[in-house]
Amino acid sequence: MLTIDIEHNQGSFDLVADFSVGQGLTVFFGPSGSGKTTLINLVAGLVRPTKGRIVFNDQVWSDGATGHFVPPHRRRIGYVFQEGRLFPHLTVRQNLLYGTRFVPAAERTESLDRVADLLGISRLLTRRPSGLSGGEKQRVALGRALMSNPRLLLMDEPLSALDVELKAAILPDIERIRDEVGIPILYVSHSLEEVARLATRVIALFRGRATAIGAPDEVLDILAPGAGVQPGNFLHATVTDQSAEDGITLAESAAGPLFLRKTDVAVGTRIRVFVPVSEIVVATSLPEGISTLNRLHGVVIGLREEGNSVMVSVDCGGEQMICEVTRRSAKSLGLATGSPVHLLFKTVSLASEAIFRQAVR
Ligand SMILES: Nc1ncnc2c1ncn2[C@@H]1O[C@H](COP(=O)(O)OP(=O)(O)OP(=O)(O)O)[C@@H](O)[C@H]1O
Repeated sequence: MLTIDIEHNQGSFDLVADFSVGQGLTVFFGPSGSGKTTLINLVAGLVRPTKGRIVFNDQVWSDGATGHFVPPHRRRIGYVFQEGRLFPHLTVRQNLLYGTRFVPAAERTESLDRVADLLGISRLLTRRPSGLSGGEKQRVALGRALMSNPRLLLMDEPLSALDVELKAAILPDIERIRDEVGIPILYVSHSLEEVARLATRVIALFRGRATAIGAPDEVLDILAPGAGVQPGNFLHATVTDQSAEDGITLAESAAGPLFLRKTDVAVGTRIRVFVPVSEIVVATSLPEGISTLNRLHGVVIGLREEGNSVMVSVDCGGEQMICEVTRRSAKSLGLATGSPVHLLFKTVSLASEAIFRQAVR
């Protein structure tokens, strides 16, 4: 458990944070300049907080009142930056082994073979960083962090320098680290897709304040208006079938069946799917002859005007969905609390790479 209760001042920027996080992957999410990297650096010990305490598993890392401060290399933290920052003159094997330098021999439980295997980099061990792709470099950086037997892993926008394909290839590695290595991960991102796919919990930062902490669905609901975040709904479901012929993954949610683009998620896996508000069509009767596969049935439980739009809350078998329609549509459909409605959204409008997959134990 990591407990942070600090105030930190740097120039004209003040950061105030007071929260605790445990196992799983915690995303620090917020706009540029909100203090995400500062917070990570405070945890890493690269920056000393002006006031307050940082405590990890009963070990005080930093205490402004007493001046007690554990230096970064004694915190046993793995740190992965935006660009790998590998040593160019060392091979991949040597870069990985470099991670072990502050770990006492008796405490080295991580083996090079296991880490290389986990990240699929065994065939790269004799290569030097200059001959690696961006994604491979990031995998080696992840491996080096793991080789330090970290008690906590910090990742500062580790995927932001990668293109879409490389990103998609490395996301499963991060999932495996989250689920198999079992150490808490603090992860900085402003990508909603990464939050949707990876986050166990989210801490929202805004102008140096941690404004919300919780599961992504709770936090992003609070954040959506005005935070530059695409508002949307998280639907929880279980994968029930894979149709190779139709190129579709089927899942069952409390709101009804979901049709997703074909993914590699195993049948039986619990998933969380992000459905952007802008992708949902509200209908009072089911239209005939249209291609839209996802058709949830629900009842309007609330309407809220927002500019020229009306945000419609719909209860679909216990899953609450928010949809956005124009004031004109809300009027012409006669939407009111209690109205039965159908919510339609296309399979192709759901980003399959942003689906959170719960670890199967
Ligand atoms: N060493 C420093 N001295 C003074 N101000 C700083 C220093 N480092 C960062 N800042 C300021 O602190 C604020 C928070 O910066 P930080 O890098 O933590 O934000 P961030 O949320 O990580 O942003 P981004 O997403 O752009 O990386 C910014 O206003 C930044 O200009």
